[in-house]
Amino acid sequence: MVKVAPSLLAADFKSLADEIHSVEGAGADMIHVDVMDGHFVPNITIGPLILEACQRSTTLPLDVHLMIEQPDRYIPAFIDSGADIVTVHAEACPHLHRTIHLIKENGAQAGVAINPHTPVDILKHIIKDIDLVLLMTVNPGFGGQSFIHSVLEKIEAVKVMSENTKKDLWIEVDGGVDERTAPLCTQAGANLLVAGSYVFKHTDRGEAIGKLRE
Ligand SMILES: O=C(CO)[C@@H](O)[C@H](O)COP(=O)(O)O
Ligand SMILES: [Co+2]
Repeated sequence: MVKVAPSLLAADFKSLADEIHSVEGAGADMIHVDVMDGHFVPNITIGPLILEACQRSTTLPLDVHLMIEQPDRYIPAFIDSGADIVTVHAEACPHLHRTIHLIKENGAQAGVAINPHTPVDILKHIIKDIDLVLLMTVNPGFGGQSFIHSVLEKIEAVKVMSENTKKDLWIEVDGGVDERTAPLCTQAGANLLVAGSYVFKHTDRGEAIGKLRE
């Protein structure tokens, strides 16, 4: 069953609670929260304070995507503020095994994200320890970018790795996901779709989420 996680980056932050209620009512399975630090990526977004306000606005799981350097410094704070899944970038973690176990020790599910150019081989010795692989289908930092089709073969490769080692793995795709690219991702093996612009800019958010899930 494919799940859909709308990315708050495309929401109207003036009315964040209303935006969260809107996608919750429209059938979202999780809320995807993009955390950016102005170092790992050029943009700056959300900290634990805003995450905590999101948690008070929904009963859906919060899927927190950390696009930050030295994430170990902030992982406990994000989990205290309501993160159910914490995903770190392999490119930002020299001690990835330690970081993953820090997430788990603090009581959240652990994910590893990789950029479009990063080979999936980097996951080989960590896949058994994690709950989720996030394949970036755009370069991280901004919403509203075009889907990078060359990532499809990486989704297929992670699906094979999952079948061989970790059958209940979330295979999440993030960036440029819409009604045209979602079927390509799910056919390749993705089971969790992040969509920001497509869901939040759609006139009927329920229809948008339904089309992605199809
Ligand atoms: O992590 C990111 C961007 O770095 C994503 O979560 C985007 O927020 C997805 O936005 P769309 O491409 O769907 O508009
Ligand atoms: Co994201």
